[in-house]
Amino acid sequence: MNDRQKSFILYSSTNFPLPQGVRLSYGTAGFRADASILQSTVFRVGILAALRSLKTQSVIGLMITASHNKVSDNGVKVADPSGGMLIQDWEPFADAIANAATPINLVQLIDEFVKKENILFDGARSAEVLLGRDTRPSGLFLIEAAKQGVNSIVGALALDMGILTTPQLHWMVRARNKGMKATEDDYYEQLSSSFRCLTDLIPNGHKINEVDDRLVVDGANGVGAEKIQVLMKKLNGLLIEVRNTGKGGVLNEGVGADFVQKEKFYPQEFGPEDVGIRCASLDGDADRLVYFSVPSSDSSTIDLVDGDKILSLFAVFIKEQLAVLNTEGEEKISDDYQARVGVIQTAYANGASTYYLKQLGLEVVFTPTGVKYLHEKAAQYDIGIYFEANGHGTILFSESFLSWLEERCNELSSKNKDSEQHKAALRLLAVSRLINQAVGDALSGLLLVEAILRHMGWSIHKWAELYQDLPSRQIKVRVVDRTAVVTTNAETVVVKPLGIQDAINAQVAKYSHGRCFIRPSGTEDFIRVYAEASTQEEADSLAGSVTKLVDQYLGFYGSR
Ligand SMILES: CC(=O)N[C@H]1[C@@H](OP(=O)(O)O)O[C@H](CO)[C@@H](O)[C@@H]1O
Ligand SMILES: [Mg+2]
Repeated sequence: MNDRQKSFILYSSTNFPLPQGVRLSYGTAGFRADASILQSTVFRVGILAALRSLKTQSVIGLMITASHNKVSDNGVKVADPSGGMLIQDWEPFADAIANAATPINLVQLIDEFVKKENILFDGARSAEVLLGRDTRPSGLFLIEAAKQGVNSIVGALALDMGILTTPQLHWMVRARNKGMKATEDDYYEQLSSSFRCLTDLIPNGHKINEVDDRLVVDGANGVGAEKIQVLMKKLNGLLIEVRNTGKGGVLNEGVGADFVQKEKFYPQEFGPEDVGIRCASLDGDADRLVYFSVPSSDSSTIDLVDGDKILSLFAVFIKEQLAVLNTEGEEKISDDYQARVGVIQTAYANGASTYYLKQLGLEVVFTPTGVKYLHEKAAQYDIGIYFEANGHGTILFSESFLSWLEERCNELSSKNKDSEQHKAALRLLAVSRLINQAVGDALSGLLLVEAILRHMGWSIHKWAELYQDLPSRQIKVRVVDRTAVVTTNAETVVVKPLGIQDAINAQVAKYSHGRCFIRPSGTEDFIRVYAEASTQEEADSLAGSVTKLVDQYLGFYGSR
C-alpha cells in the first residue's frame, strides 16, 4: 500500500472510532450487535469487502442485517464472488480489524494483510462492492459507514442496491460474477419463469382443492413481506396472503420463522381461525423458511413443517425426477450419468428425518452447525441438498451435471418432446434455476415447495405425514466459559471437558431412541443441549439430566 492509500484509510477511519470496551467476532453469521455500536465495524468491513474484491478481481457483496434478531440489533456480513459466505480464511482478519483500537493500528493490520495476501494496488485493478440492507431503521446510517469504508480504498466502487433480502444480494453477486443478468427485476423474472415452467409440467389430474390452494405467509414484519408481494405479481395462479408486513408490527417480535420453529406456536395475526390452512413463515431477512398449520381451533400449538421436512420434500422430488430420467426404454439417453446426490444435515436434524432419508436410499452426511459448513459439503455433489432444521437451506447443482443435463434435454427434445424423460430433464433444469444457488432463500424455497406440492397433489398434511418427528427438547445453559466445551464428529461428541461424554452416554442409554448432544453456541453465550427420545416426557427428562451434567462439569449459572 502506498502512503496515499494509507493516509486515506487513516483519515476516513477517524470518523468511525471504536466504541470503548467493545469486542466483536465474525461468527457464524458475520458481526452482530446492538446497532448503536456497529458503525466502526461496518466501516471496517467495507474496507475488507473492497480488499476482497481487489484480491479476487470479482464483485463482492456486503449485507447489513441481523436476520431474526431484535430490531434494535444489526449486523454485517460479506458475500464472496460465488455468492456464498466470505471464505473462512479471511475471518481472522475480519476479527482483527474490527477490534483494532486506533486508526494507526487499523492501517498497520491492513498493510500487513495486503502484503501477506499479495493484494495489488496497481491502479489497473478496480474493486466493486454491492451493498444491501434489510428494513431495520439503523440500516440507513450503517450503509453510509459501509460506503465510506469501501470508498477509502482507492479505485473501489460501492453500489447501493437498497433494501433487499439477504439471499437477493447473494444472488446478485453470483449473477454479476457469472456475467448473467443481475438486477432485482432479473431475480424475480428468473424465479417466476422457472416456477411457471414447473407448474406447466404438472402431470394432468393432479389438482388440489380450494382449501389446500390457499397459502398465508407470515412476513416477520420484515423485508421478505414486501419482496414476496412483488414476486407474487409476476406469478399467475399463485395467490399468497401476506400477514405481518411491517405495518403496525415490530420486526421479529412474536413473528417470523425463528419464533415459529423455536416456540412451536403460531405467530401474531395467526390463530384458531386458520385451522387447516397452509401457512409459511419467513425470518427477518428472508433466508429461512418454515411451514406450519393450526391443527384445531382449541389447539395451543401448531403442526410445524421444519427445514428437515422441506429438505425431505425436495429430496423425494429430485429422486423421483432422476429415476424418470434414467428409465430404460425407447427414450433411453445415450450417455448415462449417475448423478451423485448428497443430503447434508446437522446434528439438530430430527432423527426421524435422517432415518426417512436413508430409507429412501439417499446418502446423508453431517456437518457442524452453520450454513457455511453445509453449503461447502453440498457443493461436493452433483446435487447437494442441505437444510438446517430451522429452515435455512437450498439445493446446489454442479456445473458438470447441469451441462450434461442441458445436453440430454436437447437430445430428448429432438427425439420426443412429450416423453416423460424429457419432462423430467426440464423439471430438474427449472429447479436449478428456481432454487437459489448462492445461499438459502425463503422466497425461492417457498416457490419450489409450492410447485412440488402441486406436482404431487399433496396438502400440507400429506406432506407433514412423510414421517413423524421424534419428540425433542432444546435447552440453553449458561456456564462460566462455554469455550471449555470442545466437540468432534459434527459436534455430536464432546472431547473436552474429559469424562462428560461418558456421563452423557450413560444417560442416553436409559432411553429408547435416545439421542443427546451438547455444543457451545456460535451466536450466543450458551451451551446448547439437544435431546430426542420416543416420548416428549423422555426427551424432556434426558435433556434435564444432561443439563445437570453441564452444570456439574462447567459451573452452574442457571439454564432456560
Ligand atoms: C440450533 C440453532 O438453531 N443454531 C443456529 C444458530 O447457531 P448457534 O451456533 O447454535 O448459535 O444460528 C446460526 C446462524 O443463524 C444458525 O446457522 C444455526 O442453525
Ligand atoms: Mg436470516
